Amino acid sequence: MNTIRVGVNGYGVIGKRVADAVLLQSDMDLVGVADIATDWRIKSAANRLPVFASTIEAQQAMRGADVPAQGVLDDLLAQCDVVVDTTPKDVAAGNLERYRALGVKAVLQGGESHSTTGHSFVAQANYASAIGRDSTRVVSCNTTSIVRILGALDAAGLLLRARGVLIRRATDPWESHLGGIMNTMVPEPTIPSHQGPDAQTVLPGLDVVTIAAKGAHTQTHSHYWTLQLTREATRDEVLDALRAAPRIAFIRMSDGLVALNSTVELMRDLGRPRGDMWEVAVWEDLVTVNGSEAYLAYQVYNEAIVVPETIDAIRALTGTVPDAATSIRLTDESLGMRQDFLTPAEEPDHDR
Ligand SMILES: NC(=O)c1ccc[n+]([C@@H]2O[C@H](COP(=O)([O-])OP(=O)(O)OC[C@H]3O[C@@H](n4cnc5c(N)ncnc54)[C@H](O)[C@@H]3O)[C@@H](O)[C@H]2O)c1
Repeated sequence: MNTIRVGVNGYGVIGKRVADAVLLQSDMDLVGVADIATDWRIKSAANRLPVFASTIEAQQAMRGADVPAQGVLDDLLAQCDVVVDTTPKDVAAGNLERYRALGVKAVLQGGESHSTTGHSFVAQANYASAIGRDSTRVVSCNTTSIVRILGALDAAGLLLRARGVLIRRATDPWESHLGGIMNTMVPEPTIPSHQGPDAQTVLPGLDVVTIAAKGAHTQTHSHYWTLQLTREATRDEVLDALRAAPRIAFIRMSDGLVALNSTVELMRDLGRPRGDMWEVAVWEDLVTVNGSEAYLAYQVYNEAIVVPETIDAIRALTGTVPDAATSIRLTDESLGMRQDFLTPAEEPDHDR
């Protein structure tokens, strides 16, 4: 298998996690990371990774701040097969033509619109259609979770339509001194909120409506769904459909995992890097089926969930791994992803 040379442009919440995940892949090399920041965020990276300045202005600023930049973005791109652009919303869209001109494949993130790349990615749903493309967009954290969960039920032939309420975190923890709401809830100004239609960019057949609001906390997102099934089903059938899909883990209230912060603390106790949870955590004991209606709730660790999808998107664009299942397995094993956090971890079966 060829080694894929990867660069990361934008070393923020998502970029730093993607860079660390790339380092764990035996079929990828991390060439370096680029940013315009000159403070602790990039200084801490420069101690362990090759750092590049994303702009000429940033190069000068890095010199002034004693950040040992190895060059500018074009110097990084010249050494890359794929760039993962994890800059803030709309910046990546402006970079795409530059990547194309240099023949570097690009993975963008959910802040960009679907039309920017014309392809939106969730590995379990549409890995194959990304193979050989010059770019794709890994959908946002909320949308990724929706596609994983509804896609699992759809694949099992169980889902007719889905209506969901999404409670979003106010801001990311690292920047909560700068903004974020307090002591209120803020509904998104339209119904449907954008996440349902966004999920349809990956799974066009989904009958899904989402309503979203921002909550006054920084502890991940949570979603609450009412699902119309295609037929009367048992609770076990719904659980089996979720178990059959990748990147979904069960948590239980009966284990004391009764709130968003409990799961966040569990991830820290498990020694996860940055306390990350890459899986969607479904409350198993809340899954309820009544005839042909099902109800469930799950937690989305917004800072981490798109990281495994991004790793798979890199493989899909380069075509080095032709099938989704193999790429998902490689990624999930490298990160140590789980279907249940409280049972002993299974040893990877390398013959599979
Ligand atoms: N934060 C999340 O929970 C989350 C989840 C899923 C997807 N996303 C998406 O991922 C993308 C990145 O979001 P984030 O939360 O990591 O942002 P962030 O603000 O944490 O990080 C962005 C980084 O890009 C750098 N940057 C700004 N302008 C730049 C430029 N012109 N060139 C190079 N670097 C530049 C910033 O200094 C910062 O380090 C967005 O599309 C966002 O919608 C974010």
